[in-house]
Amino acid sequence: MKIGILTSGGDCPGLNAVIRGAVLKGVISHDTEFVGFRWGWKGVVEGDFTSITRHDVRGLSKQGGTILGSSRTNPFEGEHGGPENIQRMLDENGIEAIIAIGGEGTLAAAQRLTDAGLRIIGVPKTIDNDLAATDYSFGFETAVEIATEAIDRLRTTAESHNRCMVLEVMGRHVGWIALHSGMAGGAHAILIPEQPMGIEEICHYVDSVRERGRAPLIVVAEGFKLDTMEEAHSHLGLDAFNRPRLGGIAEKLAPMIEERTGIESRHTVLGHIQRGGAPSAYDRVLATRLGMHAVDAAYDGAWGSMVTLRGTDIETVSIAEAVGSLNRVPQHRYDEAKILFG
Ligand SMILES: Nc1ncnc2c1ncn2[C@@H]1O[C@H](COP(=O)(O)OP(=O)(O)O)[C@@H](O)[C@H]1O
Ligand SMILES: O=P(O)(O)OC[C@H]1O[C@](O)(COP(=O)(O)O)[C@@H](O)[C@@H]1O
Ligand SMILES: [Mg+2]
Repeated sequence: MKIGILTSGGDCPGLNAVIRGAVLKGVISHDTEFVGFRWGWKGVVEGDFTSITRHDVRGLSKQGGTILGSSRTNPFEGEHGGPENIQRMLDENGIEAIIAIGGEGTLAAAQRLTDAGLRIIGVPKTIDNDLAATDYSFGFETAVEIATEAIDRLRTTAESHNRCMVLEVMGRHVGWIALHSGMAGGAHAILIPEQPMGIEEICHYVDSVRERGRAPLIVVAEGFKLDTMEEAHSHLGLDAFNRPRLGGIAEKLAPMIEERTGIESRHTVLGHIQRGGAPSAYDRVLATRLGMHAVDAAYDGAWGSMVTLRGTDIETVSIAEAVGSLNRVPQHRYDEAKILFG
């Protein structure tokens, strides 16, 4: 079989490990031939691909980013987009299946293309951990490690100056990175998109920390809304998919806290540092296994399915199930963390 691989959406540590896992499994067990589409769905629409051999994936599991490049191209748009054009391009080049590595957007596109008859297997990718139907996705654990290290570092400088620190982490719709890094780093409040909060409550936690003689540290996900806000804070325009580019909520909160509590406050936006660099060992293993199982799913003809982590096993679910809803932080997980606030 000749399989085309693509990586699409925001990049994520572990994408290359998936590619390596898929290629090694395919070459060793099935004599598969691989090509890689450049820049996500863009390469599919434009017929822009290159062969990937076993030699090409040597040492790739520890390499951040994606050797194939990524984009937020919609495969249904443009002169050469849409299922008929794509199928024609695949037939002309003898490509029998696609492994699409992406988040909920990429997989929604994969789902629509599968419905139109294309042979696609999905692999879940997200540092946000917002995909349903998988316990975790690779990239998330690495991002949490990076955010936790940032918290540890911010705490020492905060204590030296008796300041309040507000750290902004990624998380467009869900607050998993904030929740896990905040718990790991002992944050005094964790603010997430699922749980709008008033500035008074935030300042109450800050005050109580200061009363104990400590320097308050708050972790906020970029998608967090104060209870007075209708939409998440955005002043950076739109992304390629016409969604507001988030970021800046920490910069907004720090002066509000300073004004109300009198504590000198600073903000830090961790940004794309969370997405760059080498994946953790856990993420390398998870990504490698997902890649290997995606190839098996292709040989099983399980078109329209996504490989997924269930407990410690890799299984398959329908992509439809994966994109049907978001994996939000449940109330009981937030309540559990909230005991430690202040
Ligand atoms: N329902 C959809 N139909 C077709 N294409 C979609 C759909 N949803 C998202 N996409 C495409 O997939 C791209 C990747 O989605 P995005 O949410 O940016 O990344 P991720 O795959 O990481 O979630 C989007 O920019 C868009 O072009
Ligand atoms: O700066 P970019 O590439 O537009 O991406 C920012 C977004 O990408 C993410 O890191 C991941 O989002 P996706 O999985 O949808 O690509 C979000 O947390 C963040 O809002
Ligand atoms: Mg997305």
